[in-house]
Amino acid sequence: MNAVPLVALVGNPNAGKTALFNALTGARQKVGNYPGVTVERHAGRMALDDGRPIELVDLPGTYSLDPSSPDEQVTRDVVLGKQAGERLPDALVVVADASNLENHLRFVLQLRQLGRPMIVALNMIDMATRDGLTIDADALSAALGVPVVTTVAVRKRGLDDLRAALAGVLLGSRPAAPAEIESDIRHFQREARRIAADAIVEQPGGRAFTRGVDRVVLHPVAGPLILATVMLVMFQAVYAWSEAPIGWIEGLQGWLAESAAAYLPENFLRDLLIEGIINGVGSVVVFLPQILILFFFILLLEATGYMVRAAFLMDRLMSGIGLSGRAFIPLLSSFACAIPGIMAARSIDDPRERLTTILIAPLMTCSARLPVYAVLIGAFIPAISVGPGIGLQGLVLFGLYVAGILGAIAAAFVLRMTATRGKGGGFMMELPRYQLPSIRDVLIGMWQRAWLFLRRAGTIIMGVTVALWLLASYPVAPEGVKQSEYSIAGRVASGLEVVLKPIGFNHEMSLAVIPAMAAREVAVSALQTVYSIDADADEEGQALGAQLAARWSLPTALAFLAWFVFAPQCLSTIAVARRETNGWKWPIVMIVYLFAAAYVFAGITFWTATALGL
Ligand SMILES: Nc1nc2c(ncn2[C@@H]2O[C@H](COP(=O)(O)OP(=O)(O)OP(=O)(O)O)[C@@H](O)[C@H]2O)c(=O)[nH]1
Ligand SMILES: [Mg+2]
Repeated sequence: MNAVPLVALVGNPNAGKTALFNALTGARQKVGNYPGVTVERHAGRMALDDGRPIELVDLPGTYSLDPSSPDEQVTRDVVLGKQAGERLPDALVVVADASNLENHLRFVLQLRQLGRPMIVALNMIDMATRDGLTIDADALSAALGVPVVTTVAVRKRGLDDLRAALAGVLLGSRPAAPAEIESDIRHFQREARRIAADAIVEQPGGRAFTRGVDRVVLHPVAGPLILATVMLVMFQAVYAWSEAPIGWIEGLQGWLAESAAAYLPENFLRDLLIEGIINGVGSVVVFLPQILILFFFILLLEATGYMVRAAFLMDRLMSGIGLSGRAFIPLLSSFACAIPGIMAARSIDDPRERLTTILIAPLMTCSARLPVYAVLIGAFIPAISVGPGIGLQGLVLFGLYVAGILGAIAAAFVLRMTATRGKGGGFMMELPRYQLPSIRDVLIGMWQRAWLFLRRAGTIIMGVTVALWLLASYPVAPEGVKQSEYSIAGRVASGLEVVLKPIGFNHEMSLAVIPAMAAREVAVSALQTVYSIDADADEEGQALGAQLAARWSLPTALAFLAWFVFAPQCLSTIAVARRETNGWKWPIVMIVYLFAAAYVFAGITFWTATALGL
């Protein structure tokens, strides 16, 4: 064999394929305790014990070779060698959850019919043991006619055996292809039950813990209360825990700006460095602690298995608007960023429901909005307590998230009545066992988010901010004229201001929303940059929040917040929506309805707040 052998990881959702992939290749693909984490193929390199390289592909989980959703289609095509530009895998590693053997065996049996070299990785054997389940792997191997290796992917256990077994099957032993091809799912069901019963040596009640917890967490009254409490705690923590680290970053930023001012000669570069980069980009980076706290919670929810329960609780509510709880997970991941959220919609089988989910995903409050919200809340909402442990700032932040969700519900409702009319699918999702989150995984997840955010700050946010600084600094205004109005950027903003003035936007806001199309956070750095450029000597170095509080009225600030709840201020999201819907039609629908909603709601907010005399 010349080419590097290709091995594919397949199996039911949430079996631990990606965990195994990461353990074998050293990759850091996303792992989570809910079905549908992986929605596209990922390839990596691993080596057998004799050093021979292998190309390993991780695939989306699927229950059978009859795909019902776009992500499952990928798996089927790769396994059957029908994927364009990809070889037929030389061997399959079928990952099965040992504590859910009967269900997972069905797919193993269907795959065995292909007559391809394969091994079964009986994963999560630790969980099976915890449940008091004992499985005879040799008996299972004999019954299936393929090698069976027990593994604990998250603890890297069983990998040596797996590599040895893989070396064996790659050398040529393959399962005897059955005489007749079965396609009746009930046949697999019966076979799976029989083989599982033979292989399981001991099986007590099992899953007692998970069932006990679920009795409370899924309770019709207690369940939603718990969910609301979890969310509230999360938003309180974003404020309560971030104060000190934000102070450190601000301290560092101030020190950098002062040092640059003290040591660099007064020229163009010094202004660019201080006003554009240190203050501009710094005004965004300051929010790193809050973003990390938010992700800490999201990662915990994903890893423990609570996420799917939340989806389950939301299902009834969502079916009212023609979506199932299935859509909840892509929507929840959109809290991080709409891009993975829109991609996660691949796990939804009903095409109309999937499209609806894609179209409303940008309404979920992504982490790029957090800096915008946080700076305005910090400037305009007093940090007072409104109840035991409940601060007003956290409550307002929670309210903005809720506003996005309500907007999404309304949009889904309208879409399901019109453009994507149709019946919603039912909620069919396995409830995974509760797991203790691995601290390492949570830390890696947070590190990845931090890195992603800082990279964004150092590239796109910095690039756009510097470009804006240039456009806002030139041509130099004559004495007595405001630089931010005289400059190129200022003149463009004046044009836009005509449209935005009725909803309470001022000149700086009009100036900030254009570059913020590249990335929402730029709205913050743009405002900071404009104020730095215009600053009098006594305002120089003032924090952005203080400047906003001094210059904007409360209705104006609220209108800006309302705008950011709805406005599709993100080119990458639009690009991904185009890719996922294969055309421009739906992204354009998305842009139009979101901008219209942003305009209308910012206007309503402004006029209501003004009428109330705020
Ligand atoms: N206790 C235990 N947990 C595991 C093991 N392998 C994976 N997990 C956990 O099981 C969950 C699912 O793991 P993933 O690797 O994301 O599963 P997957 O098969 O890739 O799932 P999809 O991508 O959704 O198809 C995660 O919470 C993992 O941490 C294991 O051997 N033991
Ligand atoms: Mg996966």
